[in-house]
Amino acid sequence: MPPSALSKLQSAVTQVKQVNVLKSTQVEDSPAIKVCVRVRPFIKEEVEGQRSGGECKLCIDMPSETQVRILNFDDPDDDSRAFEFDRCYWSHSKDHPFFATQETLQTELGEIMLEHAMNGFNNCIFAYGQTGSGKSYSVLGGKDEERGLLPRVVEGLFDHFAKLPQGATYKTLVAFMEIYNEQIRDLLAPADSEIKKLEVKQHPVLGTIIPGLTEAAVASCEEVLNLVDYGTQMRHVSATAMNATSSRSHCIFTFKTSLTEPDQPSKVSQTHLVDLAGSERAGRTKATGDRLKEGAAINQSLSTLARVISELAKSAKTKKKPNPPFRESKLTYILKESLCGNSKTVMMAAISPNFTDYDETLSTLKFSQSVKQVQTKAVQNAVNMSSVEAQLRAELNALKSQLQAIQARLMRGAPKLRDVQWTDLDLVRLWSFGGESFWIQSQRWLPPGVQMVGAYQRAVAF
Ligand SMILES: Nc1ncnc2c1ncn2[C@@H]1O[C@H](COP(=O)(O)OP(=O)(O)OP(=O)(O)O)[C@@H](O)[C@H]1O
Repeated sequence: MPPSALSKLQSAVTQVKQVNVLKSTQVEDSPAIKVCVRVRPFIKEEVEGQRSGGECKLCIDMPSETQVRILNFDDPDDDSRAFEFDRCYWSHSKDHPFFATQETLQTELGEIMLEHAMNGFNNCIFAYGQTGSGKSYSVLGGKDEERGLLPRVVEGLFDHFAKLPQGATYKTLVAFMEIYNEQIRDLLAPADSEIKKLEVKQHPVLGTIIPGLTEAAVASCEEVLNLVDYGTQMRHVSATAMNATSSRSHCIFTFKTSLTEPDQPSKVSQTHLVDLAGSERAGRTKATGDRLKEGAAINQSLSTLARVISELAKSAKTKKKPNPPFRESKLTYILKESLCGNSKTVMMAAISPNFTDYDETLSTLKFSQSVKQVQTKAVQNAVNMSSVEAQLRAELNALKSQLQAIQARLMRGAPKLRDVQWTDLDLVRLWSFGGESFWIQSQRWLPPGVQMVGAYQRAVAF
């Protein structure tokens, strides 16, 4: 088939697919990414001296709920290490006036994310910090009262659904993946299934997509939590000198909701909860072999994240169009929308309380400062189904006429096509793009002896 005709047909088919996508409405003012900091307690390994060379001394101070300082022991009045954030959580000791539990995080962050999701806004929360600083604890947590944001948000989601008025309908899809050594792994794939090579793609309308990633339709909190347990067991975790159960991958849990209440536009949203792998220095983790290779991949993607943030922060100041290197790592490519697009995003910076981690804490807090300057463009994804249906019908009719016009033009040029050398693949394309009636008509001008069925079999076998 002549390439120009083929590309027109392809673009017509693509357009038909695209009109099925629901467009966003109502743009919000560009909100900055919200940045929170959380300081964890001393852990057993620190107290017992197995981590950080056996020294244990508190070097963090939280003068208010929005300020954090790293103490300079040589000069207690030095204020140059003081930082201001949207919220600071003290989880180091219970006797502190700003002591924050897992429940506090749910009330202040989780509930707001749920409210956004119910109102059709995309959300993202990502936990950042050095290895062993408390990222997984904040996102996934432990049992009962130690449950982290993820299980609490999922519980809250189904609580919201249970309170919906009569006649309201909802759908939820969940996905769970990790990025390990720069490869995306589907954490919900059956354990014995063939490992699929997953790639991130940019769709002109859908934005970031990962074809082939499992998206499980779920109907209850219990179902989701079972999937999370399953996925967590599939994740790469190892012991390092800095953390007995160190996550060796970035892990992204996503839920998509679609909510329709009677006589109201439908609201669709996507929420990411991200537990990043720890930023680390090979020397301190005493990594060798596979651990060292993992560490290099983690550092490479985190340094790309830092460059993306620095570029976005710079452009927020200069108002120049940014050119961040999103494609240089899977992590930044997947989180592109959350970092500068349609999303309300929160960063949770996890820090260690110990003075032996001073350098890493300082670098986490400096990085967090730059994230604070980055703005996203959150948009309410509210859709009026009846007007969308009318719009889809009109667009479909327009595309049908375009297709007929292309077919007619091709028919007029048919005699010339007798001289074309048809490959099996051309014939299969002709079949799939032109449709059956077009194929039957085109038999008249194809060279004698061309057999569609044979061509199809050969192309597939090939
Ligand atoms: N707020 C907290 N309260 C009690 N324990 C905590 C808290 N935060 C972290 N911990 C404990 O500190 C240890 C390290 O935390 P965690 O595994 O969450 O670190 P991480 O930053 O995810 O590390 P990595 O990057 O290596 O995976 C764990 O034993 C965890 O239970």
